[in-house]
Amino acid sequence: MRIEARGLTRIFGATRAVDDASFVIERPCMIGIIGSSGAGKSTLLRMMNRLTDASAGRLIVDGRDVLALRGAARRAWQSDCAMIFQQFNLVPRLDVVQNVLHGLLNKRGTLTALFGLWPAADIERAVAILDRLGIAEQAPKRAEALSGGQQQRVAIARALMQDPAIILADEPIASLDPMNAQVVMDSLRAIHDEDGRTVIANLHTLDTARRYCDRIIGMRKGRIVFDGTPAQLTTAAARDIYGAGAGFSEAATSTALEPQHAPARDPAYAARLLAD
Ligand SMILES: Nc1ncnc2c1ncn2[C@@H]1O[C@H](COP(=O)(O)OP(=O)(O)OP(=O)(O)O)[C@@H](O)[C@H]1O
Repeated sequence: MRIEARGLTRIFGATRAVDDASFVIERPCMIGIIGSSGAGKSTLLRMMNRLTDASAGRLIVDGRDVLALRGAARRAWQSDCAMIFQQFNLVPRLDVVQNVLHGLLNKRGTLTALFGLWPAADIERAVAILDRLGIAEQAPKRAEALSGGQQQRVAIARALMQDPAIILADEPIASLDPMNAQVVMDSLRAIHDEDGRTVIANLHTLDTARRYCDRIIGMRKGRIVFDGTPAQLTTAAARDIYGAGAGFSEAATSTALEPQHAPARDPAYAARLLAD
């Protein structure tokens, strides 16, 4: 899948939340989007997923502009481009399996969900995905009874249920303690490594992006001001992204996660992914 953003722009009143963002993703990879609060990271992901309309620009995926899709075609794109959120967005009183099955709402319809009439094969798949994420034993529990890290894994399972080519993660670990944050980032990395899905994650901390991502996009005031490999992200480039002074230190944006999946730290792998 080739993804090309051309001049993506979103204006809210006097604010250019995203301003003329362009990039190309030639092949599956894991991308971290970094930048200060208000830089436009969420708006960029929400435009890609069609949760927010663009004011200008195009998003060309395999030759068609997905920003122009309407109705069923738009919903199909949203299935192919699953989104996970900082606050998990689960239905708290429903059990974990039902929440995961909700990933199929677009395909099976609301009546199926309302009456819990899911085909056995769907339920088996949901449990298998939970098992892969290490939380199958939580399947019968209400979502609200789970820890934050477990809830985020349920949200990832719901996304995987859609069998998406792309997973967009909007601050997936911002509400989690370091241990749970690591489990969630490891899961996202494994989904890229093992399934070949593209993962694009907005990340608050620079070191997480460095450790887990093949490519980093830096945003400042709506504009993309950096796009390269972790190795290319020098302290000067990071300072520019965060608009920080000479006293800027990477430790200030650190969460000190130790990933289980290491390929993101192989600079040759990252460079190959970016080569045309
Ligand atoms: N629905 C909206 N209405 C008005 N302004 C908005 C809206 N959504 C975002 N903005 C503005 O657009 C700018 C970019 O916001 P956005 O949430 O995309 O940034 P962000 O980098 O994701 O920040 P954070 O890390 O705090 O989530 C901000 O100035 C924000 O106030």
